[in-house]
Amino acid sequence: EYELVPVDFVAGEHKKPQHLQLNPFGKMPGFQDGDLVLFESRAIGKYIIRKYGGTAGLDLLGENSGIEGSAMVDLWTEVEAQEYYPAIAPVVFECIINPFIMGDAETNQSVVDESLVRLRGVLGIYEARLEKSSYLAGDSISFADLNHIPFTFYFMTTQYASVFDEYPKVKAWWEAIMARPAVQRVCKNMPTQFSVGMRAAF
Ligand SMILES: N[C@@H](CCC(=O)N[C@@H](CS)C(=O)NCC(=O)O)C(=O)O
Repeated sequence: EYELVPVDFVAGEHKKPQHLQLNPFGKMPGFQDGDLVLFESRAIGKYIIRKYGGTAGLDLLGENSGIEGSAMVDLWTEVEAQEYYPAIAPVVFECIINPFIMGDAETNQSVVDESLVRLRGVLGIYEARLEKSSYLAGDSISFADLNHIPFTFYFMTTQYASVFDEYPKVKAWWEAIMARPAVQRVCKNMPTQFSVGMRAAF
């Protein structure tokens, strides 16, 4: 059980003292569990798996596969943070987040084009990896795969979604992730229709 607390991004609530107590960098997200306060989404995710993930029957951090198994999860978790996210996020920011937050912000097409070149490079490496295993860290889903969900989900709502069609193994991997009932439950809470009118209600 958890409670999602909305933070009004458009009004800059993420820079105000109440949110800074959760995340001193004034960014989203912030997280609280009893007296424990965390920020950085991947650290939050790991904590939730370690504390509450034991009943799901999954080995998301690869800890049942020895040090080598955990190392593969760590490796692909780093790849997501250091290579994948910086390539895909600018497209999502330019096409969805900035226009939503700033109302009439124009898409900076050169940022999008440069990011798509970078993303294609990353996806080529993923394609080679996913020819060898069903998921990034091995043959079962892991924390590394799950970290790809938020930005890939939103990227797939942009006009550039077809980039993934160029990488059949990556496309199949993404579809397998999205087919999971737990992923569908989470994504149901992720709006895909953004409009200026919605900003007031967000
Ligand atoms: N590495 C951080 C990134 C946090 C981050 O950049 N959050 C963005 C939203 S996706 C944000 O709050 N940006 C507002 C700002 O930088 O002022 C994490 O994964 O939690």
